[in-house]
Amino acid sequence: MTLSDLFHRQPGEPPRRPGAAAPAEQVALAESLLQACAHLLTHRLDPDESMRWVFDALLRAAPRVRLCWSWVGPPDALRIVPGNVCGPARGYVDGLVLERNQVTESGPAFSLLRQDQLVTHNIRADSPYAPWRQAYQQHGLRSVLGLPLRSERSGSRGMVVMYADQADYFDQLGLGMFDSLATLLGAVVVQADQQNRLTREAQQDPLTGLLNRRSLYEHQPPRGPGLERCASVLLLDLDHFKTVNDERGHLAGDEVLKAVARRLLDGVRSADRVARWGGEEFLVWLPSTPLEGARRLAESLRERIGSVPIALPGGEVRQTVSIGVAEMRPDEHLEPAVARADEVLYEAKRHGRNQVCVWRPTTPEAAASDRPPGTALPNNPPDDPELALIGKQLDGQITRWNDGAERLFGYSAQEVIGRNIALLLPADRLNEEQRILDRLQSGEAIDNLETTRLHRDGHPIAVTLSVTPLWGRGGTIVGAAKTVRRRRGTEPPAAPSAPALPPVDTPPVHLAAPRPPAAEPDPLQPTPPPTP
Ligand SMILES: Nc1nc2c(ncn2[C@@H]2O[C@H](COP(=O)(O)OP(=O)(O)OP(=O)(O)O)[C@@H](O)[C@H]2O)c(=O)[nH]1
Repeated sequence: MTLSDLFHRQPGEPPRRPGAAAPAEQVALAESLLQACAHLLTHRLDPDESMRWVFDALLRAAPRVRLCWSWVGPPDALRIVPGNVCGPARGYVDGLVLERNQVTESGPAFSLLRQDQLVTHNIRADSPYAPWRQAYQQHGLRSVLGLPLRSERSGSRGMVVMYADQADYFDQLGLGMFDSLATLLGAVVVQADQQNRLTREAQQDPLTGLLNRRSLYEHQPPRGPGLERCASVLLLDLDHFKTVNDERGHLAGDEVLKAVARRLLDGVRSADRVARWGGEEFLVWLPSTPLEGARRLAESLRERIGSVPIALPGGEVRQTVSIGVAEMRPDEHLEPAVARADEVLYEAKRHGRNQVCVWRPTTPEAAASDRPPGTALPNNPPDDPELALIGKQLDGQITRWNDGAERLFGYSAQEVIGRNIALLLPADRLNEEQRILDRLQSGEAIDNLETTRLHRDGHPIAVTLSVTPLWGRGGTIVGAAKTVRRRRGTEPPAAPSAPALPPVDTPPVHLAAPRPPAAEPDPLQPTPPPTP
């Protein structure tokens, strides 16, 4: 095939008469468009970027082309607004909106929507351009080429329209290359459709249509000193939702989740973001919202969801929610704020559900250091010679001393990743402590639970733990355990493993030994804290 064939071949037609344009211009245009195509193949540009890339290549190689624009939309569109406008005569389409009417129907844009064939017109002579002839001439436009684009998959139609400052320019250059270009750009449109659909699917929860967890993480705005100062998060969990599933069936449960999602969307501002966080958990991210405003909104959402029953085919359901509220610090991202909201959500559940709990630092020290409550727990070996000796044996590897396994629940999961935690077992609560440790194990929240029991006079007095929560994004360890249990079967992100404890005199007791699956009632519900 010769270069001339390339330009003048029309599918299904014999080769056309070669145009009058200089071969050098044809070569330059062919090279430029081929390079643009190669770029599209090797770079993941979005459709608009792809169009503009091709237009730039075309305008560089063919200076007589003064203007290009494109449009993609439904075949029955009532208006066409030129997009991706490029070229020195772009002023011609500034603010141009083509409404479908008797005059525009016969114009080039709407005729391209009707037919699937490339069109060329000489503006001076051809009648469809009569209404616009003067404007065209003001911008030095003499001929036009319209390329139809079609996305078979979605049924979208589209067009690329180019204008040159010379009559018959495109005919003279030859139409074969432009026909191939139309095919290529049509493929770009198809790809764009597919990409948009995949992006939508990847960002949305299919049941509720809300954002999913990943897309919320991806779309959080940049944080840091001097940027967005006050933002807050609400973590919502439906109360006793299992009962709805058990008594009304899973489909009814799904309808309740959808209704709650709608009520959440109706109750927030357009700048707020609502995501389905997990099974029956939702996250609302509130930009520019300090803690008190977030608490008020949480109360109104709780009211909006719980006060009006949800109508279902088999009879209505009243669904309440518990909500944890936390403010994001200026320099922090979503994750730690969600962990704090999760901590207080757990409190809201413990205190009877259908309520809002707000995370605030619990001690003056914690408030002063602006750290989560767990970090205010004892950090030094107690004043006991034997325990001090243990601490010495362990050569400072114990990073936290706790006065009981129950206190572990106060830690955020992130805090204990890679930590060695020593638990001091109160003699009167040995069994209770053991039970709590068993629960943590059976909830699969903790990896690498190496425990070493320390005895005095034949009685255990302390357990050292090397703890690595599996689910770094959970809030408290219990929250993490609950999350992991819900998602059992999914692969949680790997957490860094904790350094092993050095051996001590007494034989290690591995609580991680195989155990039967957790039995009902919920093995992860912690017992109430010890009475002082
Ligand atoms: N129908 C339906 N149920 C779901 C979906 N995702 C999670 N669930 C259910 O949500 C329920 C969550 O139960 P639990 O974690 O025990 O919590 P709960 O019953 O709401 O109790 P509290 O949170 O303690 O008030 C389980 O029955 C899950 O099967 C879903 O997409 N559709």
